[in-house]
Amino acid sequence: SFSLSDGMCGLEPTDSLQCVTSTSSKILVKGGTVVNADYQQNADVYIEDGIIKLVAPNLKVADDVRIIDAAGKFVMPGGIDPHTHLEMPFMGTESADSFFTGQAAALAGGTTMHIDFALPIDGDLAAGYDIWAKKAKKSCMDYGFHMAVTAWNDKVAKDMEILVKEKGINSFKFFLAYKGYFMVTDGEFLQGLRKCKELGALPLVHAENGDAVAEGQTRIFEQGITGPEGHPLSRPSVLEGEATGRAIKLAHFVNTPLYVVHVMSIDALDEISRARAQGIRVVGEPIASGLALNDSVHWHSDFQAAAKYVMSPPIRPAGHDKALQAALANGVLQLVGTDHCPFTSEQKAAGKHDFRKIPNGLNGIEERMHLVWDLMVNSGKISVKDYVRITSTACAQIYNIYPQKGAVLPGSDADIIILNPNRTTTISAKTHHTTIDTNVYEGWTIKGNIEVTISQGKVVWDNGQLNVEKGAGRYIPMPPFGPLFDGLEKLDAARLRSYNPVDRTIV
Ligand SMILES: C[C@@H](CNC(N)=O)C(=O)O
Ligand SMILES: [Zn+2]
Ligand SMILES: [Zn+2]
Ligand SMILES: [Zn+2]
Repeated sequence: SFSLSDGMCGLEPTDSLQCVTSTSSKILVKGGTVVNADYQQNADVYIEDGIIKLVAPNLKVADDVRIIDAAGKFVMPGGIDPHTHLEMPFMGTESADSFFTGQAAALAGGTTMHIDFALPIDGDLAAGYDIWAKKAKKSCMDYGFHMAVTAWNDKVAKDMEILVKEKGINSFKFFLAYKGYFMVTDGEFLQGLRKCKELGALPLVHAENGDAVAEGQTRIFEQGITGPEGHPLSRPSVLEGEATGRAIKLAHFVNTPLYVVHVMSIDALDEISRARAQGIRVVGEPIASGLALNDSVHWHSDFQAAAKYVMSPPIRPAGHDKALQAALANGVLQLVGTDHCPFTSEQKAAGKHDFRKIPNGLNGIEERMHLVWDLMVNSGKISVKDYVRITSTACAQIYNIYPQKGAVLPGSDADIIILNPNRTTTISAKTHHTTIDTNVYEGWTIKGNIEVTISQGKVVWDNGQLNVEKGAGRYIPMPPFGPLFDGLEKLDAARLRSYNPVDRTIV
């Protein structure tokens, strides 16, 4: 307990300094600018047993506390990545990062929690959950699961109920693309939406028209375009816009909120913007690659150099990236993911003579926090508080784990990053921790460097040194939403609430 009357540090209770008695090795992050989504202050952060205990100026601590000097730096909630695929079996192979390697890379890049997509095994959700739980045993970082729904029957409905009520899952992803793999029909999607509403779970959608994509792929390939450039040509943004609009309308018909994953285009963004203007509850998640890159990369003469960018929906022509950044700045889009689903050059070579066989997916889990800082804060588009909101707090609120996650507040998990705005970061496959030989952000230099990452109250990244422990990662159950989906309501309320520095509560 913390009291000013303990006399341990010889300070009178009236002193402006706060005194903390400490009996074991703890951490004090000193002298930084602490930034939450709705409040910024110069303060110290005291951490004990993995939990943030105090956020206040001028804390004095006993001498067995580790002090980290954060003067001139930003002290923020660790990033939360809402969209990853570790160890994911896909297109005849498996994404190259394990739960351990992908999470180590994330910690090195300032992300301290991710939500991975558990996939059903032959349509069996319960079996899929068990497989993912096993994969995650090697975790070194906290994580949650979404569950994908790739078919519909009574067992799927039953399993969804069990996963929500007993396994800490509160979101389900429906693919309107990947015909013959994951794609569900509109009828199945409707059933899923209705079940999500009944359970208080958030439906997520991969919005591309899968029938049209299949037709486009055949047509482009048969015209003799077999290289990576065939990928974006075969699934233009109009197909993403069509499916996004359709998904929003079906969710509105069921009257349930909808979360659109990897929003990659103006076409999709316009559908989301129009729906939100009508008061329909839609969340839009752009990802690092859609914000940072344009589709010229697919025309690179070297197959490997082009194939590393192949993901779905495709990276779009220049202009879409800027529109996505603007929408993120003005609140039409709410948070940033990565869709981290990396494949090595060898794996990508499966599509050497047929772009339809290039495993879809690219890296991002390690780069997101630096890229968003560069694209959105350094450019002046958003404030540091907004940066915290879109990289961490909004995700925690949408998935109903705020303020355990997504805040530097007394009582929150001690997942914290220290960013030095005056140091640069250069991204390269030569230095990254992701286990693939390429990096889609190769050579990108950013003004700003996340020097320290604290996860579960331990320093796991310290100026270039990773110090992670396999098995230390925890599964974070995500509770279902009340009938009003209060998780989404909190998102807006948080922008209005003020932080009371005196008794350190959010009023
Ligand atoms: C299959 C998975 C990752 N791959 C991708 N987005 O290209 C997804 O569609 O989100
Ligand atoms: Zn004292
Ligand atoms: Zn997807
Ligand atoms: Zn994905």
